[in-house]
Amino acid sequence: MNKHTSIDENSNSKDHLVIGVLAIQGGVLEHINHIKKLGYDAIEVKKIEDLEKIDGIILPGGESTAISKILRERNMLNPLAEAINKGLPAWGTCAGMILLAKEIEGEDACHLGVMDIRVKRNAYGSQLYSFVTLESIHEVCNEPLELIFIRAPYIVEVSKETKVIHKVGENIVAAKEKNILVTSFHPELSSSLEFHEYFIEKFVLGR
Ligand SMILES: NC(=O)CC[C@H](N)C(=O)O
Repeated sequence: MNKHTSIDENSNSKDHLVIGVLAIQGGVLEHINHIKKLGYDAIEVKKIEDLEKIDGIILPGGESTAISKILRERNMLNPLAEAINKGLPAWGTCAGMILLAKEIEGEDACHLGVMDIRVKRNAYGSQLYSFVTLESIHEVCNEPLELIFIRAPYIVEVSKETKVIHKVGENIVAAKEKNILVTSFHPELSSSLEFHEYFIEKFVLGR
């Protein structure tokens, strides 16, 4: 990635980092606002060329099948998978986690297929089963965090490469593998910026 050559020297965003948020559907603005509140630059990623401008990408929640369909129509599915395979830091929240997974329970095909996990979609049932819970995730911060689940998936199987970051009950709801972070829940919908800071510090700056 050589986007640093085009960055304005006078830009006052921290470390000249640009975080892309896949802007096809779902919670795009909420992620952008969280990143900006931390003092970093955030842009919407809508086409292949946008991938050249970013240091990391967030795949937001929404409807994974719809997002995947549009990615394919825009010929972005393979270039995005390739960029992530080559090391672009990526964080998938909810539908974003489904897009990144190599296996989806009960379905034949995956979407980007870049993270060695098996996920179960709508694992908690219908919309009625959306819920919020307060949990401590020591890897991320010392204070308890509000975890917001909306028609959420969870991870049913991980590989040796995957590190489980958090479980709610028996279910894996946050994990990482190389340059990829996934969460079943929506940190962009809570007022805390901790998860966004964690992604930037550990995955984007720390790579
Ligand atoms: N909040 C969400 O992102 C829901 C994900 C959605 N249920 C899906 O299967 O894609």
